[in-house]
Amino acid sequence: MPHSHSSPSAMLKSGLRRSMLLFLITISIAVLLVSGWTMWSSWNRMVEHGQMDARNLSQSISRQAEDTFLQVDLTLQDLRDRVEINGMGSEQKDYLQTLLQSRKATLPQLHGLFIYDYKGSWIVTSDGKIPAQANNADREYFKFHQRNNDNRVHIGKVIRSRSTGDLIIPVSMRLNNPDGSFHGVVLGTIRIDFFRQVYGYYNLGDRDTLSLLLSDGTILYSRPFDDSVINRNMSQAPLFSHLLKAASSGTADYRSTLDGVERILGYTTLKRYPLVVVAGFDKQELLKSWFSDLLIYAVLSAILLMVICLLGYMVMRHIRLNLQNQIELTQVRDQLTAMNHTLQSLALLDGLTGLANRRQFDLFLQQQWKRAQSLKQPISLLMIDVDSFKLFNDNFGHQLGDDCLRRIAATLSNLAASSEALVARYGGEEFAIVLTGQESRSANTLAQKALEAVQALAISHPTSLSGAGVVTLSIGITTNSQPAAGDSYDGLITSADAALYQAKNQGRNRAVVL
Ligand SMILES: Nc1nc2c(ncn2[C@@H]2O[C@H](COP(=O)(O)OP(=O)(O)OP(=O)(O)O)[C@@H](O)[C@H]2O)c(=O)[nH]1
Repeated sequence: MPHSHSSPSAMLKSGLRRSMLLFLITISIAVLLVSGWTMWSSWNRMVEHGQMDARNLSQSISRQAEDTFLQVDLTLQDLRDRVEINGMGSEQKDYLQTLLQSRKATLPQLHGLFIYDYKGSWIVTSDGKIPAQANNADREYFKFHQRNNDNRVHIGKVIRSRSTGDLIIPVSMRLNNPDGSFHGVVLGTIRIDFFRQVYGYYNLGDRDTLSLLLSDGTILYSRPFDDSVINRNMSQAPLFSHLLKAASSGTADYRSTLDGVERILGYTTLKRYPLVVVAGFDKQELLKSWFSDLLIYAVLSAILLMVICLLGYMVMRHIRLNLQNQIELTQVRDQLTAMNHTLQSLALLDGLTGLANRRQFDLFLQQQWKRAQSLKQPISLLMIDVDSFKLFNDNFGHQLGDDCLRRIAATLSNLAASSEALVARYGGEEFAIVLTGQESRSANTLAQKALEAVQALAISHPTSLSGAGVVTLSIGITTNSQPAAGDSYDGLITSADAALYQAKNQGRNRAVVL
């Protein structure tokens, strides 16, 4: 129905739909925000844990590195003290060799122990072999001790052993003559393979790193990279360019210059030695494990969102159907009411004249009779009959007969309009007027007016037995000035009929009161 778009129900419907939609959008945004916030904070927690783990790991391997170098340091100190007391002449060589051999055997990190004289010549080695013409005066550590009268241990960059070809870290100490002049060097070499092995024990991801560096940024060993990164200088990396200048240990988060992988780093500087250890966790791997942890949560959130939307859709559908039903019911009700009105009027009105029909007349008379009884008021009835109407029909035909009845009906209706009266078509060419609350005089007056008004219509009727030449009425009047309780109104009708009969008999076109 076109008017339903602007009806209150339709407005209510669109209002409800809008509220429901707003509710759904709000809930969806809330679920997304809560999920987003939860995921974001869980990622931050994951990164924090990663940083803590990296730092703890770097501290743990720094202690291990410290122990590794301290053991070699103490061994070298002991050897230095013995050489400085007993010298390294040919009579000492056997003793020193045995000593070096047994010391090496106790320390798994050691590749070898060596003693060189002030010219760099090999004096004693832990494995007893001395290559012909061997001279280590060209080594960086030898030159260092030659130049620096310092009794502390020196840790050099990674070199390849001249005795075995292995990659080694040289740890060395200067030997002095009693006068303090340079006497030679005692050297302990640590196998890179030792760190490879130790760092291999840690259960780490493929791209997680563990690195040992000199504090000038030189890589000594770094897993999982191959040996080509050894001795590479990292002094330009943020760790050495500023982080280590600010604190001896900490965490950082940056992209490696070695392989471009972003890592969470934990770093620690060793207390006794110029060394730095770094543990790095692959951030992408962390992201993956965070994501797999959160996957179930994300799936559940998505399901929750879908369920909310589905429920919302169902509720909206329900509301729509409900309102649709209501609208349809209202329409049906309106139609029924309209039909009832039509039926009612059809049931109570006369189709030809539009006056009250016989049924309404009966109902009205019954009702007014009771009212008059209880209020002790007068009630009058006028029975009206068109004179010689059969002849009128015979002369002019039924259609004009109908017109005539309609005009008489309209005239009677106009006359009664001012008084509390009901004008009805009693049947055929007979009319009736019920008049309540008025004396019989009023009924007579009304009857006289009706006689005059219909005659004044001047509807030609030359054959009428009234002799008026026009259509006239005969009226029977009766009035019951105070109907007694228990009386029936049938008496009123009988009496009015009798009066009408008399009016006809007395020559028509008149009113008779009984
Ligand atoms: N045109 C028309 N005629 C009607 C209608 N209802 C009744 N009549 C006619 O009214 C006439 C009534 O005739 P009668 O009852 O013999 O009485 P009358 O001819 O009026 O004679 P009196 O009553 O004695 O004056 C009949 O011929 C009916 O056919 C109607 O609705 N239309």
